[in-house]
Amino acid sequence: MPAPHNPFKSAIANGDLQLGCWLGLADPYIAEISAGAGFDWLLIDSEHAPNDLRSIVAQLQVIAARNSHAVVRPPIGETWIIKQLLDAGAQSLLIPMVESGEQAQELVDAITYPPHGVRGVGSALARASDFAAIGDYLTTAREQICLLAQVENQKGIDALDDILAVDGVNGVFVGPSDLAADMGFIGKPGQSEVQDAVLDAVDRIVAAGKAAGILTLDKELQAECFKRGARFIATDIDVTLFARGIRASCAASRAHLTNK
Ligand SMILES: O=C(O)C(=O)C[C@H](O)[C@@H](O)CO
Repeated sequence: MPAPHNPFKSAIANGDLQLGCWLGLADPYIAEISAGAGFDWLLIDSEHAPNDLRSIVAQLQVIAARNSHAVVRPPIGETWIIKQLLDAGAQSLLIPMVESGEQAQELVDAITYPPHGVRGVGSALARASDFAAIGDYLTTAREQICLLAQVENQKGIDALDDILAVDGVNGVFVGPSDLAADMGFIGKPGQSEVQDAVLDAVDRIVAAGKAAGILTLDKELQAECFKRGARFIATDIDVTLFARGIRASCAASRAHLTNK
């Protein structure tokens, strides 16, 4: 029996839109609710959210039971973290701060078993192999792993062609927030210079035949990126949805009861 099919990897390779939501509340309840909301993919963030391996596993488990696909972002693209996430059952990884072709190749090596890569062999213990129930996991897993590189500073933009040239990088995600900061516009991802850089990167990623992705709440930027061929587009953040919603609801209730 082979490793589970990765529908997200297939979809972005086919140029099908994959609509995503960022999960930063780091809770399986939120992951379960979000997985039933209709998103094609959910980003479990352990770079900017208080996720650890156990909380990531709990979210992987609930998402697996729904018709959505989990993409996991580690805090950094180090081999040992990637090994743990893959064994935990993550099949799609979004690696932050990729700045060179060499770094991208190291990431490909980290998701690949020897002799062509350096991923440690632990499938006998791993959720990824259904705890060794998937007999052909070791020889079929690599094909179902989706590696997404994040380009989100000037170094990454300058090295984008080298990153795109690395076989095994399935897609490149452009990070507007960090790119804005590195361009000198911290907190202003909507700055025209940043938007131009983002859209130019999307054009280059698409032209290279790789999947382009982004997270933005800006509806116009979402539409422009989709128009230019971006296909894994995260349009919502659970933290933002909840925080804005609960604050607005509280204010409305207080106004309603006190006529203010
Ligand atoms: O740089 C970006 O934009 C991203 O990588 C997404 C952010 O990390 C996310 O936390 C939203 O601001």
